[in-house]
Amino acid sequence: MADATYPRTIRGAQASILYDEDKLLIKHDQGIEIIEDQCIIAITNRIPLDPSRDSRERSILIVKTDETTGSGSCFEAVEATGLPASLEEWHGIDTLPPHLRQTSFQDQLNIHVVISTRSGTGLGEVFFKDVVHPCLAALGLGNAYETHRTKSERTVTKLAESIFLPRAKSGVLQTIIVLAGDGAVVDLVNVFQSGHLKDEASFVKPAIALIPMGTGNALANSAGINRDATHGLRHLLRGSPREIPTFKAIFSPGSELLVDEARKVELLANDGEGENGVIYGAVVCSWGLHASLVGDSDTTEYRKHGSDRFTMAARELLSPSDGSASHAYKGKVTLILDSENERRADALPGQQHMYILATMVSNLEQNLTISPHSRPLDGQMRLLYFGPMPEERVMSIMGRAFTGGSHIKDEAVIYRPIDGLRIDFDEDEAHWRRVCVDGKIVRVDKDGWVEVRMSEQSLLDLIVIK
Ligand SMILES: Nc1ncnc2c1ncn2[C@@H]1O[C@H](COP(=O)(O)OP(=O)(O)OP(=O)(O)O)[C@@H](O)[C@H]1O
Repeated sequence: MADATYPRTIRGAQASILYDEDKLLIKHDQGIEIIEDQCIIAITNRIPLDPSRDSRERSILIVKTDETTGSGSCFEAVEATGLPASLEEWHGIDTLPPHLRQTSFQDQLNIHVVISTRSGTGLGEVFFKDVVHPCLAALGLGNAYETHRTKSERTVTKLAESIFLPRAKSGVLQTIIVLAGDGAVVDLVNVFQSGHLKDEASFVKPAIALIPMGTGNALANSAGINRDATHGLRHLLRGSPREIPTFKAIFSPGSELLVDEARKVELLANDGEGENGVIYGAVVCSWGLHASLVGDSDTTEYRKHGSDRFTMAARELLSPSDGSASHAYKGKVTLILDSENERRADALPGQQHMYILATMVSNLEQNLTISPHSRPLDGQMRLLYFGPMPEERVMSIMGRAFTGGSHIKDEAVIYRPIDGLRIDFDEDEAHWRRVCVDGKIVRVDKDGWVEVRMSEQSLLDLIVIK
């Protein structure tokens, strides 16, 4: 570890170095340089890692803004000596974390990088080239991982079925670095949660490291991964695995998953009991305005607008351009509330609804704090609900959700912990029977239902700083 009495140098030249918690102020011959604290991934022994080097020679690993690269960012390992003790205390690491360390053959560690090529505005590939690979290479891991790129909506599921799940079952430690939004994680969750792993003695949970590249990035934003400017790399180097709590949504027979911008449908996986379909989630299950706007905005055209696509679709739903009124969603919504030895089912009053959302996370987007009481990966499902109301009123409630989460204080909003949710649909038009599970859209059959419950066990971990 560094020694603050050692000569202070940056990139080999003498410098004065001041650290005031939100930035590192460096004065050297060429002038003043500032490294924002939020750009620091970690401080390690000098890169490339070499145990024979003086351990007082350090590298500050940073993600920098760089207009010349495709992603607008680049990685740099800044050589330094004599760094302030407070900076070392905050960011210093002595060794790589276990999930990045090469192990002996018996505990074989597999590191995979999955790049979702259509996430968000499609920056995954360039961000990998500009930042993630250079960072891993600097850590001596340049040849230690396998890279997979998505070619279709099914790629992540296929990878999980053919590589990650079989290896996890045979006891191989795996770290999966995912450059994507919530979609890729949810695909992994679905393969693992339905993998019948209860009796697999040798099963080892893979650890997922998220490099948020999606539109909403709800999981990353809610787990604190996006709080700094290193796009998940700080968590990859300094975090440890924590369970991803998940839920199970069971759908009535005939329910279909909409894919390829709703041009095609797929059958849901069978839940093993009768003809019901099942899909697992880790973020959100919704019906009404939220599900409709996610479904409507999942097109190549809308995706060009980043997260604005959700607001654009919401406006069209609340104030349709054909002049018609916004839709009141018809059905029976029942809250499932478990106590020690009893399962209570409380039907919400009224048959018409607007916003019905069961969430496991605090933030659906970086600034959209839908559930301010949720803590990272706390495993508690919460309901956010309101009934039909005029557009301005909805926009005012959602506006408060975008500015800290005070919308939960609005008298029209129901916000509370729940153990599950059931919806019995009473809609003639299939369009209004769309349910969103973590961004995926399921269309329920006429007179159908969905029931959501917490999963008993979680079979994947997320690498986060606790
Ligand atoms: N090459 C590809 N061809 C077709 N579909 C793809 C391809 N790559 C990824 N996809 C699909 O694109 C979607 C991207 O989802 P992802 O969650 O990663 O990003 P997002 O939807 O922008 O973000 P978020 O879920 O955080 O809002 C997924 O449904 C994924 O299966």
